[in-house]
Amino acid sequence: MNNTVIDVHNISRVYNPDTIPVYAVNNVHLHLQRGEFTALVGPSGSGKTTLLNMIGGLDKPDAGTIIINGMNITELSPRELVDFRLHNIGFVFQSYNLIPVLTAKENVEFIMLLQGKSKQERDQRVQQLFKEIGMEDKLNVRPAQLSSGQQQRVAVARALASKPQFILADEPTANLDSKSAANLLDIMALLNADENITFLFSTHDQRVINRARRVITLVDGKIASDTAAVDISQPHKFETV
Ligand SMILES: Nc1ncnc2c1ncn2[C@@H]1O[C@H](COP(=O)(O)OP(=O)(O)OP(=O)(O)O)[C@@H](O)[C@H]1O
Repeated sequence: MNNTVIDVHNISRVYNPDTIPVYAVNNVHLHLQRGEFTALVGPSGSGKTTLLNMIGGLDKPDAGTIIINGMNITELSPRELVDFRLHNIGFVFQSYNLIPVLTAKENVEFIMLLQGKSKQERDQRVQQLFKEIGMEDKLNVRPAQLSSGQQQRVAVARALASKPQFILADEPTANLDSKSAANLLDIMALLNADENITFLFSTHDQRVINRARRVITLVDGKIASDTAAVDISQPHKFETV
């Protein structure tokens, strides 16, 4: 069985090509296998967000191809991409991006509604996810009544609601205190182990980097190093902190 989930072939993204070109991502080649728990690191401006956005189908490369689970997403129309993202990719952003007028449960349920899932399926998945993020008592609370760490946990549950192939997380702990950041990493690792979800997350936080099984370093839009500590194809298991 082919376990490659993300297959990136020589992609580049150049901003301002006609004035002062910025090679945000420069000829990057990358494979991620199912079950990986991988950190994308590098100095500010090294191209982490640009790369994540292209892998997530939010932006298109100027050159190269991105194959997700056997599908060449660089050939999809904008409409096909929306549908592909909905069924295959979960996103977690630095700023949570929860919908303020919806409850925590409704925020998580929303994407399943778009997917046309039945009420029974939605309820089951919501119960399971809120148990996994340790927030079964916060189902009907709005984001404003939750701490930053709790909001980000809901954002992770929302990203997982549709049972995506993988989760892309852009600086998921950037706005969290160290206890909440550690807690979020515990939850992401638990979900990685329990559901074999592949995680690729960008970070500047050394404590988060220490928890990754593989660390890919970008410098000036190129991969400067790619180190795997252990067998990256196995679900992540480590002591909680
Ligand atoms: N929309 C844009 N237009 C022009 N240049 C851009 C645009 N977005 C990003 N860039 C440039 O592309 C390069 C890579 O930016 P990117 O945001 O991907 O880096 P990053 O590693 O995620 O940075 P940070 O860690 O600060 O979030 C930078 O030089 C940035 O200034």
